[in-house]
Order: sequence, then structure tokens, then C-alpha cells
Amino acid sequence: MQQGLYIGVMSGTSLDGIDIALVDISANNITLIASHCYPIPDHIGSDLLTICEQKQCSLQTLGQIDHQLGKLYAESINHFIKTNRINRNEVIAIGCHGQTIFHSPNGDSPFTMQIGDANIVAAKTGITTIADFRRKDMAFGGQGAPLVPAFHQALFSVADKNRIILNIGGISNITCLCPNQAIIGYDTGPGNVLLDSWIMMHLNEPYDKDAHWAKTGQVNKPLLNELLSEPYFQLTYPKSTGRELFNLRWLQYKLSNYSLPAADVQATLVDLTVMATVNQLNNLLANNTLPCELFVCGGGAKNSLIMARFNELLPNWLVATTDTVGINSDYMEAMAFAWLAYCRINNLASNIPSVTGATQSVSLGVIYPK
Ligand SMILES: Nc1ncnc2c1ncn2[C@@H]1O[C@H](COP(=O)(O)OP(=O)(O)OP(=O)(O)O)[C@@H](O)[C@H]1O
Ligand SMILES: CC(=O)N[C@H]1[C@@H]2OC[C@@H](O2)[C@@H](O)[C@@H]1O[C@H](C)C(=O)O
Repeated sequence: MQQGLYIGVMSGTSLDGIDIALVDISANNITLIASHCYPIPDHIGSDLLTICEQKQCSLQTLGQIDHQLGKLYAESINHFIKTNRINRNEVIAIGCHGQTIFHSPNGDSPFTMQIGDANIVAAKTGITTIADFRRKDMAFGGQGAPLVPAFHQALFSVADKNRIILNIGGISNITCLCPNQAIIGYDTGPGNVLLDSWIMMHLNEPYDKDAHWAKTGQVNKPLLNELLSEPYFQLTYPKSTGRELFNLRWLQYKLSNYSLPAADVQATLVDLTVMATVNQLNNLLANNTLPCELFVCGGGAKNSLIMARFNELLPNWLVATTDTVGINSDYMEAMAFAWLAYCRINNLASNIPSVTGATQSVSLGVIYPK
């Protein structure tokens, strides 16, 4: 077994930055050693947003941005290695998720696209790089997402409690670790993606820090119910989603019969993120008598309004961030991709068929040698 240092790199659906984590991994321990979030330059961020939202671009644009992102990942990793005085020869591999620009897991020709050329990452860092983590799961009939539940299982499983891990990034996903049951995990729907788009449109801010704006508004129940009537929320798992469905166009269409103060819409969007999860949790755990714990990670864990609403709506639960059980809530996903690289290097299965719907468990990711 190749145990030791791995680097995980994640740039998620929020397009808010590139998270990098150095993780020491052995069979029994996963320890975060160093971490940093690098900015995505405005021109690359806005090109990515346009591609994701419009679902189209020229082949030349696609090729160029794949190259630019690969270079940006490599330069960020090299800076990270230098400032943290890491000996690159000691890093066994880099797990680099890439940037999802299109995720379409259903239908006759399912596909998922992550870009950011891993050849460039391996060449410029001199470290073996693993990328393309989702498509093997899809090749075996799975959704290719979410992948983090296997990592959550390795970190959080206990025998006497139900533990739910909720990542609130651009999109939200849950992992339900219930004793003696197959793991359940899927995308519950929007996390911050609509909140970010709405405040950008009205106040030209990238996000609603600590829900300051949302707190000035009132939740509009009819609108909330209308948003929650989106068929995705009623689908049974396995399921996964992205900006392809939950985007500003979707919101504006749903708002066409409403005339509300913009802050009320923001407050309602907070409740959409929360209710989409709470409704699911109530169904999943309806007849379960064990104590329940909800551990939140991702940027949404910093939103005090979101956390307060979970506390209110789940009165008998322990609701906290993953930091309270020793796992950094900002770097959970980057750590997960370091761990997925460790699994790939050691040929360990890393998808969970009960989560993704794949017909078998496989070791995810493609190896790009240094
Ligand atoms: N202090 C804060 N208050 C409110 N929201 C915050 C705060 N800090 C971060 N966020 C939200 O979290 C988002 C970033 O979350 P995160 O980094 O988990 O996303 P991601 O990794 O891109 O997403 P995904 O999990 O979908 O891949 C920001 O866009 C913002 O909306
Ligand atoms: C296709 C894709 O990139 N999906 C992301 C996205 O961001 C959150 C949610 O939607 C999750 O399904 C997934 O990321 C995490 C890392 C995962 O695969 O577990």
C-alpha cells in the first residue's frame, strides 16, 4: 500500500476558488496537514460561468479553457508546495477533480464533463496526477456523482447513531450513514448557487455573507412551495444535478407570476436550500429510532441563517458543522479528492453503488504519470 502524502484539488460548482489540501493518508488515519483556497482569475471565472449557464461554446474556446485551467491548477499547486515547504518527491499523487462544465447523468447518452488538463498538472508539478473521477462510475451505469459519500463513510461512520453529512456548496449533497443500512447519498438540489446568482444580479455581490441580505427579507411561502414543486425534488435516488437545472433562468421562470421585494426572494431561497434537505431527511428517517446528527460542510456551513433554520426544523437532532468533529468544513471536498487519489493508486474501490446506482464498485480516476 502506498500510504503517505496526497494532494487534493477541488474547484466546485460555485466557481468561488480552487481548494487545495495536503493530506496524510494511511489505512486508519486521514489527516489534513495544510490547505489553501486560490482565486480563479475573473476572465477564466466568467468564461466558465458563461459556458455552464449557456451550455455551449466553440471547440476552440473549450480547448483553450481546458488548457488555461490545467495551467492554473498546476501553478496553484506549485505555489502551495512552495509556501508550505512541501518536498514534492514525498507527494505520492495529486487528485484533481477539474471543473464540471456539464453534467447530464440521465437519458440515452449520459455524460459528465470535467475540464482542466491533468497532463499539464502532472507535467508542471512533476507529480503523478489522477483526474476524470466520474466517468468510470457512469460507464457502469452510475450517476458519476456524488462521490464524496465513500469518503464520508471512511471518516464519520459510527455504530449507534444516524449521521448525516450535508455539503452545501453550489449544489447540496447528503450522505446518510445509518447503522446496518446501505449508504444513501445524493444531491438534494441547490445549495448556494441560486443565492449567489440572485445577490449578484441585484447587489453585484458574489455571495450573501452570513445571509445579511436574506435576513432583511421575509420567506414567501407560496413561492417556496412553487420552487419545491420542481420535479427533481420528488425523484427517488440515485440522482444528481447541477447548474444545468438550478440556475438564474430557472429561478426567473418560477418568479414570473410573483412581484416580490428582492430580499424576500433571497430569504425564500435560503429556505429552499434548507427545506429541500429537511423534507428528504424526514422521509429517510421516518421510522428510525436511533439518535440523529447532522454535520454540515461546504460554504453554506458559514451561513448562520441556514444553520439556525436547520436547528429550528430538526429540534431533536444534533446540528453542527463537521469542524466540531475534527474535519475542516471548508476542505472536506479537497480532502476527498486526495483520498480518491489514494484509492486509485492502491486500486481500492471508491464508488458506492447504492449511492450512484453503478452496477459495480470500481476504483475511480485516470492516472496521468509525471
Ligand atoms: N460567510 C459566508 N456566508 C454565507 N455564505 C458563504 C460564506 N462563505 C461561503 N459562502 C457560500 O459558499 C459558497 C462556496 O461554497 P463551496 O466552496 O463549498 O462551493 P463549491 O466547492 O464550489 O461547491 P460544490 O460543493 O457544489 O462543488 C460561496 O459561493 C457562498 O455562496
Ligand atoms: C457533477 C459534479 O461536479 N457534481 C458535484 C456538484 O457539487 C456538489 C454536488 O454537485 C456533488 O454531486 C458533486 O461534487 C462532490 C464533490 C461529489 O461528487 O461528491
